[in-house]
Amino acid sequence: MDRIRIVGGNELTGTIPISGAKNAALPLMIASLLTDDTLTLENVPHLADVEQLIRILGNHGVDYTVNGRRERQSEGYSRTISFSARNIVDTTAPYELVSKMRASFWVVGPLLARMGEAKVSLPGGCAIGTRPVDLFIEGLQALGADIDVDNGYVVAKAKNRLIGNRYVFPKISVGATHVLMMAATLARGETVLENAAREPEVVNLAECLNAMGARITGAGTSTITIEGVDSLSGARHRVIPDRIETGTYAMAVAMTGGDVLLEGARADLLQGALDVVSRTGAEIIQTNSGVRVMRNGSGISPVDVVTEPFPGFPTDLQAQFMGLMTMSKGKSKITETIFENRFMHVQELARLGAHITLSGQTAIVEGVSKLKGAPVMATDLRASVSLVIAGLAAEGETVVNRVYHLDRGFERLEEKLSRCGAVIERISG
Ligand SMILES: CC(=O)N[C@H]1[C@@H](OP(=O)(O)OP(=O)(O)OC[C@H]2O[C@@H](n3ccc(=O)[nH]c3=O)[C@H](O)[C@@H]2O)O[C@H](CO)[C@@H](O)[C@@H]1O
Ligand SMILES: C=C(OP(=O)(O)O)C(=O)O
Repeated sequence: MDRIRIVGGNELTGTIPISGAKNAALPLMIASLLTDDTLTLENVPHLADVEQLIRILGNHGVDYTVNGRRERQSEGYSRTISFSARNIVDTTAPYELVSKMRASFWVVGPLLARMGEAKVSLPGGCAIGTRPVDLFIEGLQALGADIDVDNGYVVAKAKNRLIGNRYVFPKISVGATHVLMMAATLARGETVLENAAREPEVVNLAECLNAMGARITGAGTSTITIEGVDSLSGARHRVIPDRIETGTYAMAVAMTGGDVLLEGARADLLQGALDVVSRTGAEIIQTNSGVRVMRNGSGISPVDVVTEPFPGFPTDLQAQFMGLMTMSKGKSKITETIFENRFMHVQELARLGAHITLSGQTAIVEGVSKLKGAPVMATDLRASVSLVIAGLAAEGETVVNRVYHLDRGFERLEEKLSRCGAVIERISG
């Protein structure tokens, strides 16, 4: 199992190219199931989750080419991948494939809308909470689907096409918004989704679906209206830059000090989070080529945060922000409201000397003047990168074990950071 070894203490200076967003690329890839034409996606990151979804889509009969070729490539940061779901050969997504990744469950929407049936294993993904699928089931039922949950599978049928309806999400869900929006594109009549997720990834998906011939308005607001059409065509569409990767590196620079251009990043995709990082003492500016983050020797100011759906502070940056706060000049409160078990990084950060106490869904972080390197274990995707950030600022050597979590969501992390002066390497095996 690969590990990452870091020798902390260096400032970060240089340029980090920001990759296409994992959480935008995955639903966009799944949208290829909605058409028998070719969907070409630009700026797809090279990540374990993308590779896994290619396998899952392949099981349904989706063919693909990468930069115009059949084989997968590993060079370069972004790839153009064309997906062609001309013939759906199987409407079952088996446990062995779906259990590895939460987003793979989302195939349920397009398969049901296009084929009238889908049998999809209950999903896996980061172990950060119970993560039920009740909203997907309830929402698809509102569109007329018959749904049973049987032997760990969601079995959905809509023999006479889905029917548009109004559905009010009782709780905001990014994944259920993606799925109902995709399903409603091929439903008969109009669907109105209320209390929908407003995340940039939802907007990116809606724009792609509209380029494919869908009729969606309101994405990015809490009410999305979808006028169903008979079929969708192919399109060419670009994956937005990864706002979580952007925020992660911004927090790394805020912690180590230095001056880094996050090339290709868009501040508008995470303004709330960047404002928080500025309040800790970093300077952040949007330039023509990306987002520039600077911090000189001044101390890190403590800031309280509460995670919220977009445009609030993202839960996917909570662990990284906690890493930053471990070295602040005071006490900060970090409250997690999205997932009930997303504090597994706390005990690992403590190995580096962090002072954190938990009280329900709130972590109280007492900043310390220095962290000291130690062996630590990655427990989930964003928790792992919080340990990397802390390791970059800690004195001496930190070894992060179970790096496969990181590989799900951070493209060439060691390469990007070492080019900015960090001492970081992957130890294979
Ligand atoms: C691949 C991807 O894009 N993953 C992101 C997506 O996950 P994901 O789409 O799984 O997250 P949701 O927005 O659905 O989850 C939000 C909350 O709703 C709950 N819920 C969700 C569905 C449901 O049927 N019932 C229910 O109770 C969840 O348990 C959670 O407490 O949004 C999360 C919240 O921004 C991010 O942390 C994940 O990185
Ligand atoms: C939690 C995440 O991913 P997933 O929803 O796939 O588990 C994440 O991207 O931080």
